[in-house]
Amino acid sequence: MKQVNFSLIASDGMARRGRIDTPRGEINTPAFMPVGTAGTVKAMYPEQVRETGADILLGNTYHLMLRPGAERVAGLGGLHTFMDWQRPILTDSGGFQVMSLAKLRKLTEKGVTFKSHIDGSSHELTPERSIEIQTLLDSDIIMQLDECIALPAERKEMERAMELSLRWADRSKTAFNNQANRALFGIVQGGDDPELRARSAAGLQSIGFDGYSIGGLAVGEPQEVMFRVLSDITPELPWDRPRYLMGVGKPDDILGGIERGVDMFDCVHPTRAGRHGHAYTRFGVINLKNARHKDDHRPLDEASPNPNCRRWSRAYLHHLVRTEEILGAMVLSQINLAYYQELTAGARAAIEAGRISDFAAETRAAWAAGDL
Ligand SMILES: CO[C@@H]1O[C@H](CNc2nc3cc4c(=O)[nH]c(N)nc4cc3[nH]2)[C@H]2OC(C)(C)O[C@@H]12
Repeated sequence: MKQVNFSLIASDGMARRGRIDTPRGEINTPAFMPVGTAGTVKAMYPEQVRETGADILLGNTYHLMLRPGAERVAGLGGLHTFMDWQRPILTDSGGFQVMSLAKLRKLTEKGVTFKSHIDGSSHELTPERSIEIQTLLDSDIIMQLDECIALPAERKEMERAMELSLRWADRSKTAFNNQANRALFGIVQGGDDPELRARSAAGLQSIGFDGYSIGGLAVGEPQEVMFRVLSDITPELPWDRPRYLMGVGKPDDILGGIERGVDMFDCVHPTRAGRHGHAYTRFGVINLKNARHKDDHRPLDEASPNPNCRRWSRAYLHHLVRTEEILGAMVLSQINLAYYQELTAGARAAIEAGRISDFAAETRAAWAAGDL
């Protein structure tokens, strides 16, 4: 009996409010999933990540297979025990990071061999090995191995990578062996070509997956290209399975993705931007590195539900950023992750109330009016 199940609670246009029940707890969608690349959401205690409202976080197969190693994590009780996060974890299959981070890599029908960016050691990633690694990590939602190519690309290149990814989808599904306690997602490829995307979506559905990721985006294309691909593809995906847009994004990318039928998002942006002094608020993003803040005694946002937005002056946050104090990275990571959860929680409530378009308009108006 499958122990990971998606329920659609409400919809408003293409936008959906759902819930994924898993053995380690529920995931309310639309969901933003903080990225815990090497088994930690940088600068955050796991309980702080939970307090921001996150139901699920991401672990990164590529990083963890290199260091400390999948078998080692399994020997230590799996990733949840290792990092002491007892709620759901989603892991990527590793292919994307191999192509974007590894040195020297060779792609064949069998899989991809590459040299570690850490110590140059050689590794092979195949659909079968990727499923094995994610199972060793004891991940709750795992990904097929696929080939993600950057945009813009030639159509024949997009077709080749999409067809390889479909063959790897089939091998991933076989290797997954219908494990009941975790979910396996297929990944839609096809670049920015609607016909290739439709073929990928149809091919994945004929294999059958617990959820459908939309890959091959947030790879340098303009936002309108991403939105067009989303508008084309979500109607082709089953309504009773989650859709996960990989690697996205900034708040306006996420809001646009929700309006186009996406249920799950992940991105390094809120934590990475926090470490670089950028704070996300209801009024848009504020660069606290800027000297204009050095005498500003106002809090970041005195009406925010997040105490960290009310507690300190902008001058102090500016000081922490300028001096590269560790507390700066901690506070701004928490502020940004909490804002992303505020945004998705607001969207869930708006969809339930049938007012997602009003919510989107109000949210965009506040971003535009920002008196930052
Ligand atoms: C905009 O931030 C940079 O871009 C990456 C996020 N954009 C992204 N698009 C993705 C596509 C896929 C895919 O097609 N397949 C699989 N399996 N996983 C994927 C993961 C993805 N993530 C971040 O990743 C790094 C940290 C490399 O830079 C960030």
